Amino acid sequence: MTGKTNSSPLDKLGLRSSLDCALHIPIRYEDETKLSTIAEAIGSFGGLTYQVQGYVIRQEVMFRPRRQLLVQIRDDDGQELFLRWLNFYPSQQKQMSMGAHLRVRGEVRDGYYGPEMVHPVVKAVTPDAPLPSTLTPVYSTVAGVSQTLIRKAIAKAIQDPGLQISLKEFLPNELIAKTFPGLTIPTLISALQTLHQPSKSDDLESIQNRTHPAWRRVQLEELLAQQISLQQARQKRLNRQAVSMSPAPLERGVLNQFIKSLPFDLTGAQKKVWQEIIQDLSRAYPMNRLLQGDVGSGKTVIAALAALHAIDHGCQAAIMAPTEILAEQHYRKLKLWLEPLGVKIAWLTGSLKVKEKREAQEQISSGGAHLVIGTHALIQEGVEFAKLGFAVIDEQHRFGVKQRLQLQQKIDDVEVHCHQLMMSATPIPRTLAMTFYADLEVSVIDELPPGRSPIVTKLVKNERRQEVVSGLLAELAKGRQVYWVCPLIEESDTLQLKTAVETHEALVKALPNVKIGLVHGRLKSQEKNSVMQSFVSGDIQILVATTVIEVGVDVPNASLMVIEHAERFGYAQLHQLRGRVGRGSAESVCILLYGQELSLAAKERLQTLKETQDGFLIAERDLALRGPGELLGSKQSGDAMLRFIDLQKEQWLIEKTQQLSVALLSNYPEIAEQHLSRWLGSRAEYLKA
Ligand SMILES: Nc1ncnc2c1ncn2[C@@H]1O[C@H](COP(=O)(O)OP(=O)(O)OP(=O)(O)O)[C@@H](O)[C@H]1O
Repeated sequence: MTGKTNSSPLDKLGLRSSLDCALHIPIRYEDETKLSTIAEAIGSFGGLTYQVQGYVIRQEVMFRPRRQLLVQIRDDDGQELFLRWLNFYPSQQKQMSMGAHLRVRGEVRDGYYGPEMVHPVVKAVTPDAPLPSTLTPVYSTVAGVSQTLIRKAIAKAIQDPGLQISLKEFLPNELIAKTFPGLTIPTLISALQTLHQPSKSDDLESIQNRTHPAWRRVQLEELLAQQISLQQARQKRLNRQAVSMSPAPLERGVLNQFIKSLPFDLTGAQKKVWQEIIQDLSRAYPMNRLLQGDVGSGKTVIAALAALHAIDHGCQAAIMAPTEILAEQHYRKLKLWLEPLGVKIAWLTGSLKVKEKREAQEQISSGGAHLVIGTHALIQEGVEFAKLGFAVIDEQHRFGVKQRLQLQQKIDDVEVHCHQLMMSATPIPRTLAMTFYADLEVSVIDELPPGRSPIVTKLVKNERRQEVVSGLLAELAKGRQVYWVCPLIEESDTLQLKTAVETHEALVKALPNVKIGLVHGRLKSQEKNSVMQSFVSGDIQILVATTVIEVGVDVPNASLMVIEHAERFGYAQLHQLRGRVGRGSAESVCILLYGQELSLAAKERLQTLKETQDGFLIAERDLALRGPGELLGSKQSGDAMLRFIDLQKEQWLIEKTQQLSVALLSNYPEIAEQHLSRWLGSRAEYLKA
């Protein structure tokens, strides 16, 4: 790794080494390579920036209409220009004293005194001071770190001989030529030099829009590091030993018994996915599979089948969900399905009393519990499984970075490894699957159970909410149930809670004969469970809820959902929320109530939701709009590894880089290693989350 820059203000920007500096790529450039005459600058008046020079012939502090500094310069042609500052320091007055020679950059406009530049950039230089030969970079920065400081530090860093050595070309020429036939791929150091200091002849447009070969190299570099690390992780897994599945202690044929006991037949997609999983479970190395399926596609039954298979083969199974409501749902469902088959299920969440927790832990460590369901309490200290063979991580991207690291640690710490199944109801666009999820096997349930009618989505202005309230009665009269989702209030649980309570009160008042429940995150888990249970059993007809019901809640009799201030929710959230209805055979409706002023983006979002129920399409839109962070669930993790690439635009580069990393790992493994450690440097922890 390259040396420290010793420049503490830069720490504020996270620039600790020469490589960090070199990778802090400008956000734009200024052209100081040209000098114009004052006459040319005055002649244009077109909002363009000009650089001119001349001697100060007047300097005055004016007091009307307010205090300001007025300076006048004259160039060699005798043309004059005013410079004006509304705020100024004594040091500026000194710099621009009478007779000083100034080089100034700014826009010329028609001012009170004549043509003027307001707040131009000024340098005191001799008339023949050379002009820079390269464009001037402008960097993103923070308070206390000036452009001058950062420019100097970065210019020094990219000339640093240590950096030049450490960035020498690793990649074999013939491999690059074979992967990118006919394309120019500059070396990394020259690419960085171009990006920091493009020359006049470089194509500025392609640098700005990131299609220049220099950008291609930087993007290739980061993608390659990511692909190598993912493939290494995969290789490491294939070399690991999986828990062996011994023959059954439960009654044989228990799987068939379970399938027969279900009130439905598995869909073709469920059967296909089940086959993929069962093959994985018989392998000597641990499974790491992502099960994707749109909302309501029937993932839970697959998790139950796989858990039962593991249990049937002498192992324990675990299901971990990111929220207590979701975990509780799984618990109830699996209890219903599996307990009649002799499966003993333990329940473990953070909110259990100490004694209950201890009991659960005891059942888990003694092997008394075959299946454990809970929240991240499952991976906390004190939980020792007797023989964990299979674990489901539901909605993995909703767990925090810390919990994901903890889980990884648990997985790494053991000698024999359990099979893992991640489940996600958020479809993952192809580009994301190829990058962040490339170390996983992926199964997709691409078919909904039969008999589902599409959800009709309606956009309704908030002013017409009274009509919506009246409409609820018609739905309730049919024996159906309703969700009423309260608006999302960014950063404020308390406000969200307040609106939920108020909405609940208003509905109770408006509909006195209807049983209306309220659920939100602040309720104690017992209260939460009891409200949810009353809704599941039909005792509650309308459930007023905050976003706690976003994932996983499954009440097929609910056929109407009202989402207030729908414009405040993102694509994925709306899709997930809406997925709580349309889970039975009844026709379902989702009403998106919206406030007065809709931004263009919000309008487009609601319109898309109205027009499609296709989770993949919605996820693609989400990715285009917000980048991968939202879909991956954590800004700090994988997202940070891909800073330079726009996954939407660069799919071709992802494919090429994947080929390149496979070739490197099989033919030049030591180069692959060098590349990875050079790129990651001190950021290696990103890989683990
Ligand atoms: N093959 C099937 N035929 C009919 N109904 C099914 C089938 N598979 C599952 N179901 C039912 O469909 C509903 C949705 O299933 P499940 O809760 O497993 O969906 P999911 O994929 O987990 O959805 P979400 O991510 O939205 O929670 C449940 O009521 C479940 O019992």
